[in-house]
Amino acid sequence: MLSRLSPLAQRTISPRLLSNAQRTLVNISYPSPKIAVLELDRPPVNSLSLEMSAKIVESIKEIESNPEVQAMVLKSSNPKIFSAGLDITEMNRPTVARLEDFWRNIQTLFLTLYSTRLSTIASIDGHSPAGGCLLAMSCDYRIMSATPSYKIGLNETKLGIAAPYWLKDLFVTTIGYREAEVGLALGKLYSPKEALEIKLVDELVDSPVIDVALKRADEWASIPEKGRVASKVMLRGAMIQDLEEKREMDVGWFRDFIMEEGVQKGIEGYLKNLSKK
Ligand SMILES: CCCCCC/C=C\CC(=O)SCCNC(=O)CCNC(=O)[C@H](O)C(C)(C)COP(=O)(O)OP(=O)(O)OC[C@H]1O[C@@H](n2cnc3c(N)ncnc32)[C@H](O)[C@@H]1OP(=O)(O)O
Repeated sequence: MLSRLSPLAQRTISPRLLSNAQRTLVNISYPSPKIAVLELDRPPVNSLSLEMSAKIVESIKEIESNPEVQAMVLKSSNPKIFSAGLDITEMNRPTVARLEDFWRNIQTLFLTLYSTRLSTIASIDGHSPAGGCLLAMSCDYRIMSATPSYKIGLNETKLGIAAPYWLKDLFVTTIGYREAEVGLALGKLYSPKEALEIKLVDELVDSPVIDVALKRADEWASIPEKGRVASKVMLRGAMIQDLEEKREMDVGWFRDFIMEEGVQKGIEGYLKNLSKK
């Protein structure tokens, strides 16, 4: 019944999304004065809608505003999904205005997380495809559960879309040119073991990932802030400045790509298959 309605109407009245409207979408806690935990909490799969990405940005800024806090752990409230990436319904027959706004929020999310003065530790206890992998790669350190069925990577081509140039750059920076070239073309999703081999993640753990993530956060938080942030700026500054300068060009590219009829059909088919499973 719901599937007969336009995507916009579905977003407006879906009971699940209605209950999401009442949620905070993210939860912040402080296990110690120097450490914050930002928990993604948008059932069923922590997908990144416009509102979700705006909320994450607002939360990072809130955490940053306390000068005592040095490290932030990014985790999920879902026991088997870190984040399913962008909310695909945002790209399914959208209005141009909403789509452009959505993309500006995704850019801001990347820029905020990638450039924060905080040390950021991704606690990846579950699947982390596409935009989920973007969130993880934007952090300073990635710890993933060793559970073999979990997958992480950039699978955009499988949806008939391409990663934007800055996400491609981030992927190349993280895992190297050749691996990124193959991974992007095939839309490859890696097992945790494969992800560790190519350094997409830094560490695998069997125990609850959050326990190790909090230990690593302690270590990162003990490094004096000035030097740590200066080295982060040296390494990340160029990529941040580049996107800052090209934001509107990138919005135009995204809009034109997504609004193409062939791409819309591909997204529609992908969504139908997801729901059929
Ligand atoms: C110009 C192009 C620019 C491109 C921008 C590039 C950057 C990023 C691109 C993206 O992030 S696109 C999103 C890519 N993500 C995926 O392909 C993941 C799809 N999801 C899954 O594979 C699975 O859902 C899962 C994460 C492995 C979890 O599996 P599980 O069996 O636990 O849950 P499901 O039954 O599959 O899903 C539950 C429910 O959620 C809906 N859903 C899943 N993922 C998304 C999503 N990304 N966006 C919106 N909705 C999603 C799914 O359809 C189910 O809905 P219902 O059937 O219950 O209504």
